[in-house]
Amino acid sequence: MNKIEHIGIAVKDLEAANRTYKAVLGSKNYKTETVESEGVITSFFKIGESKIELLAGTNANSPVSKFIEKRGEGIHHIAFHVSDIKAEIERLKEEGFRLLNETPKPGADYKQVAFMHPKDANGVLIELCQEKE
Ligand SMILES: CC[C@H](C(=O)O)C(=O)SCCNC(=O)CCNC(=O)[C@H](O)C(C)(C)COP(=O)(O)OP(=O)(O)OC[C@H]1O[C@@H](n2cnc3c(N)ncnc32)[C@H](O)[C@@H]1OP(=O)(O)O
Ligand SMILES: [Co+2]
Repeated sequence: MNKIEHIGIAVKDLEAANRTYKAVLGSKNYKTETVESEGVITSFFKIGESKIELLAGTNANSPVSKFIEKRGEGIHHIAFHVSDIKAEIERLKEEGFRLLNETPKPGADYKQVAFMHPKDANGVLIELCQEKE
C-alpha cells in the first residue's frame, strides 16, 4: 500500500455536498464522474497527495444508496493506492481477507479497483486503487 488515494464520503445531495466541501477545503472539486457499474456519481477534491471522493447513488440499489438508507451520510470507504493491484489481491487473499471482487474492476478517475469486505477490517470498507493499464 503506497498512500491513501482517497476517502469516500456518501452523500444524499452531491451539489450541496460540493458546496460544503468547497467551503471546508477552500478549493472546488476538480471533476465529477459517473460510474454506472457502481451506481454512483463521484466528485473529487484534491487535498495534498490524497483526495476526497464524494459519492451519491444513482439508483436505490446502489451500494451508496443502501449505505445511506441504513447508516445515513458519512465516511463510506478508505482507498489505498497500490502499485500492483493483482498482486495485492492475491496477497490479501493469502492473508485470509475476503475480496468483494477478485478481478480488478473499473473505477473512477482512471483507476482500476477492488474492495475488501468491511467485516474483515474492523468495519471499514477498504478499496485498492491502481491506475488503469
Ligand atoms: C468504483 C468507483 C468509486 C472509486 O473510488 O473508483 C467507488 O469508490 S464506488 C463505491 C461504491 N461501491 C462499493 O462500495 C463496492 C463495494 N461494496 C459492496 O460490495 C457492498 O456495499 C457491501 C458488500 C460492502 C455491503 O453490501 P450491502 O450493503 O448490500 O449489504 P449489507 O447492507 O448487508 O452490508 C453487509 C454488512 O456490511 C456493512 N457495510 C455495508 N457497507 C459498508 C461500508 N461502506 N463500510 C462499513 N460497513 C459497511 C453493513 O452495515 C452490514 O453490516 P451489519 O453489521 O450487518 O449492519
Ligand atoms: Co472510492
